Amino acid sequence: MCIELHQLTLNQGHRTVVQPTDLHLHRGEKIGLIGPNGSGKTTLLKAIAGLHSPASGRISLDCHCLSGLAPQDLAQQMAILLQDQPTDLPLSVHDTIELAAMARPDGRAGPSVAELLAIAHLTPLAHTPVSRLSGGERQRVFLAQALFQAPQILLLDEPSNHLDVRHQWQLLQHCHDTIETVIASYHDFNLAAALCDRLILLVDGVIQADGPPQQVLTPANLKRHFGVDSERLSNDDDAPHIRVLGAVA
Ligand SMILES: Nc1ncnc2c1ncn2[C@@H]1O[C@H](COP(=O)(O)OP(=O)(O)OP(=O)(O)O)[C@@H](O)[C@H]1O
Repeated sequence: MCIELHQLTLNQGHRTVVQPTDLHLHRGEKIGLIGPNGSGKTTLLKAIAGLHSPASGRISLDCHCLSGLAPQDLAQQMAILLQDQPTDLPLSVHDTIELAAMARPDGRAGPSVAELLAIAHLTPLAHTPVSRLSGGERQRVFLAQALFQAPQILLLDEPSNHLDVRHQWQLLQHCHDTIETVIASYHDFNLAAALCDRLILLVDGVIQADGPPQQVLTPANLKRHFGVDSERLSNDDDAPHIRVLGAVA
């Protein structure tokens, strides 16, 4: 499986927010999308999920043009966790997770609702309406729902939102360990470096860097594109640890 972007251009209203982009995303990769606010990460993730139509260019999945795939066929391959989840769902935690059964291909092995409730530490809340949960608890429900879909490709838009530090590391590590291909946007450089083998730095809709974390998370890139001074606390080739010293004066 391979996702290919061919001269993909994405608009929001009349404004182009992702400039013509070519990109190959391969089976098995754990990809982190990083970039300042408004750089186009959400728009790009939604386009890959078939939720945002290209202004021009195209996206293909295993050589099939995404726009030609039926929504249910797409849902059988990928799940997406969006930033804005409904807060007023009249469903219980258990039933919200189970909703994803509709998108899970018949016969595909995957975790049970009970297993996911345990993994996300939601078992005591199984029968609580989602509308009565805290922001972090709700985020765990929708992560569990995406995992229940048992997708080959998992798209996550700022999945660490609202999660306490334990759940950021434990649940996101679980996603990266159990799903074949993960493409996720992150604002936390160290989480992205630890979880991903490839980082794509998007700035004003243009890819400015693409490679292993140690190549992308350089003090020069962080200064130029995020406006912060930083230093590396370790030179671990797999997962550089970044200390942000402050905003550039
Ligand atoms: N519904 C919309 N209508 C008009 N413009 C929009 C809409 N959604 C997003 N935009 C604009 O598109 C640009 C890209 O937004 P996008 O949400 O993709 O960025 P992002 O990198 O995910 O940002 P963040 O890190 O803040 O979540 C921004 O300038 C934003 O203001």
